[in-house]
Amino acid sequence: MPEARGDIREIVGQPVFVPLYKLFLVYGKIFRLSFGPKSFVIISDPAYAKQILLTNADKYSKGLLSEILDFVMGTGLIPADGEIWKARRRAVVPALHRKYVMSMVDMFGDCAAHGASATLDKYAASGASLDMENFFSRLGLDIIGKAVFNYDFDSLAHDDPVIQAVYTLLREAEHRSTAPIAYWNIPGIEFVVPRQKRCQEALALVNECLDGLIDKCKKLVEEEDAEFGEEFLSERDPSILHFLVASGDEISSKQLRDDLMTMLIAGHETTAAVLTWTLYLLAQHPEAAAAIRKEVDELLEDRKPGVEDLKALKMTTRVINEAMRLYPQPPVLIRRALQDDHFDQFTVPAGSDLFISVWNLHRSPKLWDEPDKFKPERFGPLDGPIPNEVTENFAYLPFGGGRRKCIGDQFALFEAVVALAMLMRRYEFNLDESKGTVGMTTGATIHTTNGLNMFVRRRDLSAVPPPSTRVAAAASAGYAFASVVTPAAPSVVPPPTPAGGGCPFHATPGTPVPGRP
Ligand code: HEM
Repeated sequence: MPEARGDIREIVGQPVFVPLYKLFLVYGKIFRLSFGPKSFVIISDPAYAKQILLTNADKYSKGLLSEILDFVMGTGLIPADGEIWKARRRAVVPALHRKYVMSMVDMFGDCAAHGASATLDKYAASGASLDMENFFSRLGLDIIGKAVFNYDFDSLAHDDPVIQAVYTLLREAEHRSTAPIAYWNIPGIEFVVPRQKRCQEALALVNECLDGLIDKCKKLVEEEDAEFGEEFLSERDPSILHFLVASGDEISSKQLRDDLMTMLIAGHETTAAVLTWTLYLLAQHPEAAAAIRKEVDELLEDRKPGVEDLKALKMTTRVINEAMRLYPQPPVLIRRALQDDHFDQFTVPAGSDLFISVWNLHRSPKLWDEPDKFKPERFGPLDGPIPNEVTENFAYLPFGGGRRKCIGDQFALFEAVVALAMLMRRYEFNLDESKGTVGMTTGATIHTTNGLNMFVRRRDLSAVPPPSTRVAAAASAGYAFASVVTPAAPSVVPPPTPAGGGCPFHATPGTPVPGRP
């Protein structure tokens, strides 16, 4: 197998997937990269990725990832392997069934509307630029908090110790995922290194909050059992936690906590990063931004997208699909070989750590025409299927593939489509170049280096042409609309969600939203 001699200085200080891309162009679709005693096999080929994720999936574990995430996710779905993973996957997947996700679409719209009134309108009025990466991170946290345990962080309007603790844990998980040594295994480190101490305190706070929510939910389910017998889909608490508690599985509170923490982390920063990079791309491609606005103006005007609108928001969806190609979250998938495996003439021995570089697959000049260019039309007619690992034969892995594929893919795509459609309808976004380049850094997802600072302006909707003339304009916009649907419901601006937030077990008065978390 080709051996790439890595100079650690080339990797330190830049997002790891960037040097891996340069090495891929030199060494090809499979190569070994060694740093001192550490060695990784880098995979950048769709057939090999399919073999690891699908056909030979039982020969691989999460390896390094489980070790890194153990402190925060325990035996949650992402780090779990073997029988525990099988049992939890069987239990958790039904909680994200399409029907259930559909019932959340309204909540996505409420959260986006609340973000608009709590934050964007204020920045639009003041004329100051806003870090949209921070905004999307908070929007993602509010949405996932409600979906997973019916808890209103309301991080868009205020801050509290639990929100800060969640961010401390996220940053620690990301730091560990890029650290050259497993410093967290050094005995007693949490007593001497201040960051480790803060991490332990944050973990204790979030765990206590989650335990409180689990207890509250269990009590509610008992009451409902008394009231409704076998019925476990609750109008009082439509969360994933309620589904898991009420579905009657014998499950320990520790396992439930690991599941919740996994979904909180997996479903938060990923979607936030997708929206961040989508908006970044749209700022540089005004023609695509205009095409989304035409679609939204025609279909929704000022109402929240409903379930029935999702299929029709084709251009909005396609732009997000293309943004996920250019900025995959996470950019690298990690596996460990449990047995020897063979890739053409090369053998990967048991015990090897593998990185499937999704970044390389998504930007491979062998797989994509002008791979670095933003071209939403590359996936074919808007009426065609939504691209995924199957339609693109593992050259496109926005949500992974095979049996460890993301369980929140539909949830996340609907969330991103609803949020983007609503924001593009109401606002124009322009980069604040005085804040420097956006830049990329990596943790579990791709972050900006300096924030996505943007000027936010309310759109002048009086200038939007009436529907009849818009259809003709859309046809000449460069992006073809497959169909233009007339709004079925009257235009209604949703009322902002009342401010809530603060863990009920650690309630503190709200404080204004600060800068980057
Ligand atoms: C745009 C947003 C999202 C992206 C890009 C994304 C991406 C991914 C990817 C690539 C994987 C596969 C990881 C691997 O093979 O190693 C994954 C797994 C997973 N995702 Fe997501 N995800 C997103 C949103 C969500 C949401 C909203 C949830 C939960 C509500 C979620 C829960 C999970 C879980 C539990 C797994 C592990 C599944 C398993 O191993 O069985 N994700 N995600």
